[in-house]
Amino acid sequence: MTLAVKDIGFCYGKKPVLTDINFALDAGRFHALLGPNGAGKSTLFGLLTRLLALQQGDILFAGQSLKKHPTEAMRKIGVVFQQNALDLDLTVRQNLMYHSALHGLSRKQSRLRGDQELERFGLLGRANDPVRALNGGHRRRVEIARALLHQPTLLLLDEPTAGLDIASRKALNDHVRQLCAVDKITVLWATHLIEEVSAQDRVMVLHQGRLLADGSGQALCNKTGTTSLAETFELLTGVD
Ligand SMILES: Nc1ncnc2c1ncn2[C@@H]1O[C@H](COP(=O)(O)OP(=O)(O)OP(=O)(O)O)[C@@H](O)[C@H]1O
Repeated sequence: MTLAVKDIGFCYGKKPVLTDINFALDAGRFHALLGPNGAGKSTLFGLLTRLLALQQGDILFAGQSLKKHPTEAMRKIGVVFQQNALDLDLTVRQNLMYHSALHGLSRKQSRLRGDQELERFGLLGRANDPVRALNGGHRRRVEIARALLHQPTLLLLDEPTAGLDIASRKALNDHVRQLCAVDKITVLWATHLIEEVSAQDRVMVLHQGRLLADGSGQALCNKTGTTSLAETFELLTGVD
């Protein structure tokens, strides 16, 4: 078992933005949290990462309440937020080493883990370059590498391809799918872009704060009698 969300509800002031959200992720699978702008994806991520305080319901990680055992749970979770958060003037390696140090790794371990992740993302050759010299797609790869330094079993990504061109978006999506396939990392990928989702993924459609559908992409098409996920999404949300 990985992450389970139970009866989550959330309001900003009096405005409800999440209502009755329930799901449990499958270990080692790619999950797409698919929803148009304003659906509530970032708010849900805020709750999963404890940036926002739970108002209603609970979040369980490996069966334990995030409210009661936050430290252990957060150790197993890696996060990539929507906004780029690397220091542009530090080198790629310095960014990673600083983050490893925050996780309590020694200098030697930090360098080792950073280089292992950079190699995985094809960026070891850029380790000594300032982040400013990298293109947007490579910066996002470094952010994912950074999120993996402490070897989490669950990776949360909130619209990680925002601002990237089509080729970079696809490359990043492919890289993260590799993490699932090879390393069995559980992934929750929030997006409003249907082309980032495949029929084999578990797809959770969020619209106006409610989970409208949850199942494999193929199963959702079958259930709604459509021939593509794009059609399913349009049918469910009215957004094309
Ligand atoms: N701090 C806030 N205060 C008040 N309302 C907010 C706040 N943050 C988000 N909202 C509102 O909550 C709703 C959900 O926003 P949220 O950012 O979670 O959606 P999203 O699916 O991540 O959309 P996007 O892809 O545009 O970021 C929206 O109507 C948004 O305007």
